[in-house]
Amino acid sequence: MSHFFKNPKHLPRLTSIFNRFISSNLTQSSRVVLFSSFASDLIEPESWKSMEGLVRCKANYVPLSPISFLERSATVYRDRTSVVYGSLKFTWAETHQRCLKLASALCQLGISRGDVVATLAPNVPAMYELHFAVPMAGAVLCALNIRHDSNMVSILLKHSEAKIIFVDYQLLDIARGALDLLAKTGTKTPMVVLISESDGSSPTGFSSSSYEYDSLLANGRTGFEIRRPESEWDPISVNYTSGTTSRPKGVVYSHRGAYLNTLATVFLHCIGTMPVYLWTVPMFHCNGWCLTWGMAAQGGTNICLRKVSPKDIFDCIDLHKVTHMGGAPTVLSMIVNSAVSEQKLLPHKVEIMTGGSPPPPQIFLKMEELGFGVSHLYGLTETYGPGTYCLWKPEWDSLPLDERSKLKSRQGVRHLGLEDVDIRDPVTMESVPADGKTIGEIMFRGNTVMSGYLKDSKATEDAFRGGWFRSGDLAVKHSDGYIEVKDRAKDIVITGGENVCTVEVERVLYSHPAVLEVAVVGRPDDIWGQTPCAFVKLKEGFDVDAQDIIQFCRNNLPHYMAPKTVIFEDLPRTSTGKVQKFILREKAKALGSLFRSEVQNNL
Ligand SMILES: Nc1ncnc2c1ncn2[C@@H]1O[C@H](COP(=O)(O)OP(=O)(O)OP(=O)(O)O)[C@@H](O)[C@H]1O
Repeated sequence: MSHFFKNPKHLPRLTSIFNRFISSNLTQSSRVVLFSSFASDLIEPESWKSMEGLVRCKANYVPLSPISFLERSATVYRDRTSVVYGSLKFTWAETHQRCLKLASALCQLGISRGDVVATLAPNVPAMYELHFAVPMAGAVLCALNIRHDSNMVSILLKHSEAKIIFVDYQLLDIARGALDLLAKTGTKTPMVVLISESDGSSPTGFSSSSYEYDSLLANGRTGFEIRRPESEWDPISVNYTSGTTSRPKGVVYSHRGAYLNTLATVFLHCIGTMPVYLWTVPMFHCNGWCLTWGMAAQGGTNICLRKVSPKDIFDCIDLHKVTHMGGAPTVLSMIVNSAVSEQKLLPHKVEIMTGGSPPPPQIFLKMEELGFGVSHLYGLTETYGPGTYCLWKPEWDSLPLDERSKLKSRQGVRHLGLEDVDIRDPVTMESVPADGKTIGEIMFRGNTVMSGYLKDSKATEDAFRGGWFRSGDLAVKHSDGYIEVKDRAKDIVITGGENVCTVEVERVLYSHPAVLEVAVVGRPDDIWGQTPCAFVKLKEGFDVDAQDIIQFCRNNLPHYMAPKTVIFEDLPRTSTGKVQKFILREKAKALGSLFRSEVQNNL
């Protein structure tokens, strides 16, 4: 950094950036962290200057941004269908024009560079367009989870300081509640833009000061000059984590990271040109695992779907000739267990990408039997969604079915966009041996790792301690370099000093013919510290008792790993399909010590 400060030519820019940070309302430590990163971004590398005749200029250096995918699609794929929603259809040329108009309308509403624009909407066309229009206006997209209640929405709006919120008409009540709460705390409320249903079934207005999406867009200009990122490190979006283990954290993505992760995801999902993509992954989850931008990169057709049901999935596949889709393991489980799937085999192969929580190995086989090609990925909001994937080797095709499923349930290897993924001891930072046994923490390094947590420099520092991004997930490394997740550090159960990886117990339970869904947590115990407690949802028509489940585990696992308590009930899940284990832990805690209750029962 020192030569940067010594070079007088950098001074004006440096001063302007410094002033921007001083006048910002960030905390002192956040200013320092952000200022150093911005300043270091401006350092011109000296190494290339040792070769005569080289110059970095506009002709050969443009900040990477997914905006360019849309601009290219508008010419390369201009007349091809970009978006389909019921009877509504657009071409890529139209989508480009609409996004330009929307971006200009945002600027007319007073949106400045770096302002946050929030959304509360399902996978409707407006959500897709906002993924381009907001960054084209120089702003930062904050797509909120649509399952949040008013209270959480108000917290996230306050934290992100969103200036505008785009609200789907079906979520108006949630938004109204959130704005009322904000107003009560004296916080300036964001402007509201209402997204009505495309068939014209108009909702009731929000308030006299709100806008309507299509009228707003109609007022925009197609000649709008895009506010391109000044640096490729400029933020493009802030995505709140699912809140599976704690309060949601605001993860900031850069234009550069989004560009690179989009291309890496397109590669790992083997998405060729002009795919037909069915939107079963929420666009609010890691910007649809970066494939909102990815479909523009490949000139794909986005089939928008307001709600995901097996019937809609099969109907869309038939009608639109879907080639690719994605979904958390719960979506896969919903597909294979639906009555529809019993009658339906796919008319053609559909590639589906799954991730977001550990998939039970059996699910891969069942999906393949239906005609899907399944790829398995792993990542976090902090890694722009996909970070690793189980790269499939052709020599594995001839292996017995259960071995193939076991191989596929591994989280695999890093994708092209990452520099490194390793399993390391979180204390010594040493890499664990590739023996398939030694557990360490999954750590990431590279250009597709978040810029930081918004307004939480302490959490950012902790996450990057030791020069790696620490995932909080525990895993082993196999001899072929593939990683396998064993548990989240927060979820592991320690019984009598032995670690029980709950994912392993769940995998065994998923092979029980009566089990539809399962989650294992620790129940407090006076003697053992904790004992495994399984929450089980049975398949319809099955009737087994706790003892069956326990015995099944004892037959297939070391006895200390077998659950000692089994509770039959539905599992609480986040909107991204993850089981909310903290809720189950509370329930298990409320049961009290197993040892003590056994003693009392025997009295
Ligand atoms: N293929 C996979 N196999 C196992 N676990 C996975 C897989 N993909 C994702 N996960 C789990 O999902 C986590 C990432 O989830 P996400 O970033 O959506 O939010 P969250 O971690 O659930 O929320 P919070 O951090 O607020 O608790 C990973 O850390 C990992 O535990």
